[in-house]
Amino acid sequence: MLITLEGLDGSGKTTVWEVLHEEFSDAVFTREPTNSWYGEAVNRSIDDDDADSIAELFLYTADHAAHLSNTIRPALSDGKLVISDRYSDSRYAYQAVALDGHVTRPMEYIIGVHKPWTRPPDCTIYLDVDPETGAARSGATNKFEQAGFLAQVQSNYERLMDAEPGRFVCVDATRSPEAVIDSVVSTIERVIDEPNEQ
Ligand SMILES: Nc1ncnc2c1ncn2[C@@H]1O[C@H](COP(=O)(O)OP(=O)(O)OP(=O)(O)O)[C@@H](O)[C@H]1O
Ligand SMILES: Cc1cn([C@H]2C[C@H](O)[C@@H](COP(=O)(O)O)O2)c(=O)[nH]c1=O
Repeated sequence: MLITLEGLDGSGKTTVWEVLHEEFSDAVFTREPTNSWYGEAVNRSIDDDDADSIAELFLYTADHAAHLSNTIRPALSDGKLVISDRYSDSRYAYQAVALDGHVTRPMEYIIGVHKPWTRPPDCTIYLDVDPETGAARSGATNKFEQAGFLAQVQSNYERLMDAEPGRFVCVDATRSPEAVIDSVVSTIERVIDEPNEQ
């Protein structure tokens, strides 16, 4: 089973993901951008304010393809629970903003690029914070961590949740870290117990 954590920069995904290691010690923990050389290329692009948006989409997408073949599919074949800090929805939400004006209907375009070969998550936990909180918590250190940009990303995540309400679980991440972690842990326990209820 594949569970993904999504949300704006600063929503607390990494904080939760780290605690989940103790709660679900048999799971495979992974993230995008990955730690591979593909992920290093992505991180170079994140730090480049002048990076070409279409080139950046395909760097992220190449990293996702390698992530699937090297980590996700082998772990799922072994029957493992896989928990990923960011996954394909990050592309659908973030690069759809970055590609606005470059291609028509950018979110549909990006989903279309992934659809023939990706492996959709079984459940996606969305950590919900407002863009100002996300930007402030993240430190607003790169081009994505800006409240104006994150407001558009938030709208895209809301579109994705509206389109697939059965896959997403929205958690109020403006609460204390302990309260957020409790909600995420109980969501994962429920999804493991009742996989078809998602
Ligand atoms: N529920 C919370 N309340 C207040 N602060 C929090 C909460 N969760 C995390 N933080 C703090 O917010 C900052 C960002 O958290 P974290 O790195 O987990 O977010 P993230 O979603 O992984 O961000 P990014 O996508 O930018 O990597 C950290 O300083 C963390 O300690
Ligand atoms: C996977 C992915 C990420 N991003 C953005 C979101 C963040 O600003 C950075 C790096 O992610 P992190 O969780 O802060 O380490 O990249 C993106 O725009 N598109 C993606 O597919």
